[in-house]
Formats: sequence, C-alpha cells, structure tokens
Amino acid sequence: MTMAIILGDHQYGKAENRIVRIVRDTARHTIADVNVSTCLRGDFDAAHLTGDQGAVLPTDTQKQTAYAYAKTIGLESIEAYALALATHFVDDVEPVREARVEVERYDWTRVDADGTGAGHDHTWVRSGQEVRTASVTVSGTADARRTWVTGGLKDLVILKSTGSEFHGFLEDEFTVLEPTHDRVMATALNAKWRFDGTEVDWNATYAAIKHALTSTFATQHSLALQQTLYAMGTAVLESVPAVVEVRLSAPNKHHFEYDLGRFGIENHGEVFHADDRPYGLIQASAIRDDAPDAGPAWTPYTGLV
Ligand SMILES: O=c1[nH]c(=O)c2[nH]c(=O)[nH]c2[nH]1
Repeated sequence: MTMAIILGDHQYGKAENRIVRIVRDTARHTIADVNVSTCLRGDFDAAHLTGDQGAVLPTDTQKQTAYAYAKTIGLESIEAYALALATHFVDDVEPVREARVEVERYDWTRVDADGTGAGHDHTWVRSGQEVRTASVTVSGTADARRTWVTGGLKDLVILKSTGSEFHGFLEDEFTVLEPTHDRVMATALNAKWRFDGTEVDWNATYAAIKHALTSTFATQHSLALQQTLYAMGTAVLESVPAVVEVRLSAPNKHHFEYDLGRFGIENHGEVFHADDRPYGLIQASAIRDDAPDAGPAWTPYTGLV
C-alpha cells in the first residue's frame, strides 16, 4: 500500500516587529509603541515542495514594509494601520490571497514634570495597565474583497474588594470549598472583540469598550465570575453597535483570607494571601444572534492577539 502525503495549511510572515513611532511635527510629541506581526497566505506550495522562492515575498521585506507604513500611514490607531498594511499585501503582492496583521500596543503616560497635570511634551513613563491588541485579515482581490477586524486588550488587572459571592455550587466527595457571600474578586482580563465593518472610530470605540468592561465588573453584583464575564460581554454588545462578538478569558486570581486567628487577631476580610497558581480560568463569549460569519477573523498567526 502506498501512502500519499500532501502539504497542509501554511502561512508565513515576520513576527513581532517592535516599532516605535514618534510624531514630532510640533514641540509636543506623541508616541506609539507597538509589536507588529505580518502573515501572508496563498499559493506558496512551491516553496515547501521544491524550495522555489519565486512566489515568496521575504519576511524581511514584510518587516521593511511594516516600518515604512509606520511613517506613511502612521500609528494613530492600530486598526487603521493594520488595515492599510494587510490591504497592501493582498493588493500589491500577486501570490498573496489573504494577509493578516496582528498588533499589540503598549501604553505610555506623559511625565507630570511641572505638577500641572498637563504632562511633559516629550517624556513618558511606560504605563503598567493593559496591552491593547488588534488583528486585521484581508482576503481576495478588490472586486471580491473581504475584511475582518478584531480588537482586544490583554492583562487588564482588575479587583473588587466586595460585591462578589460564590455558593450553591455542586458538591461531591472531593468538595472542600466553603461557600462565600463576600469575597475579593480579581482577574487579569483578556478580551477580544470582532467588528462588523471598518467604518469605525477605532480609538473612541476602544475607550467605550474598556469602559463597558470595567464599569460592569465594578457595578454588577457577582454570583460567579462566569456571570460577571457574560454581563461584561453583553454590556459591550449593548453599548457598541459596531461590535458583533466578544470573547473573554479571565483567570480567577484567588485571594484567600489569611488565618490571623492563630495570633488572636481578628481578620474580618481585610488581610488576604494573593495566590498566583493554580487559578480558575473562566472563558465565555457573547455574540449577536445576527452576527455575520466570523470567517478567518479568529484564525491566529502568532497567538499574541
Ligand atoms: O466565580 C467562580 N467560578 C467558579 O467556577 C469557581 N470555582 C471555584 O472554586 N471558585 C469559583 N469562582
């Protein structure tokens, strides 16, 4: 019996171009600090089957293009930049049938050098909060163009010191967990959302989505992280019409009340041990029932976004 082996799925590109773009048209500079990955999909069979590089746009060229577009398109919004870059690869590089650009953006905050709160013109400190993410996938030629945009945030560490319960859960012979009616709830939120269309004010929408996520975490009295996550996803869909799907992943960063009774000290939910592992990992999504097909919107390249 002979066995046939065929080439399976393949994609290639330059991962994690660390690009910093300063805008210095006036004395008050701006900074955009990003991590850009580009990925090409198409008929690159020959490169794998025979080593023929005729159809292969080198990953080095993809890198150069990513830097050039940081100047010509700019990085005012990572979604608009990724749209331009992905569209270029599909439109201008013949063998490319589909391109995906993934971007992480790290935040910087102006130094309050004079104490007025206005912030220094050209000095920042790296902000420790979340990493903003985006992916753009562009498919097909201009007459049959399809485009998918996702946004997201990673590692948004958020904690509420009350307003969270967990009880009434299923019990078996291994259950030792005590029910609680008042606990700390904390997570390092990872969120991704899918847009319908590209006519979006990307930066204002990002702020609105982050507000919907964090304000719901704050105000919704929680009976479980699962309930909170679904409420957060629903809040995004209700407040941002351009978003059709939200995917959330949240480690339950357990805070265990520390036993001070051994020292004759009453604790009353004020001193905790913040455990780092293991952690419950809760994942949930919310989607509009009329959401268009996700196509390759979630098909990853680096796995970073
Ligand atoms: O919000 C929670 N969801 C769970 O599924 C779970 N399981 C657990 O032990 N603690 C919690 N908390």
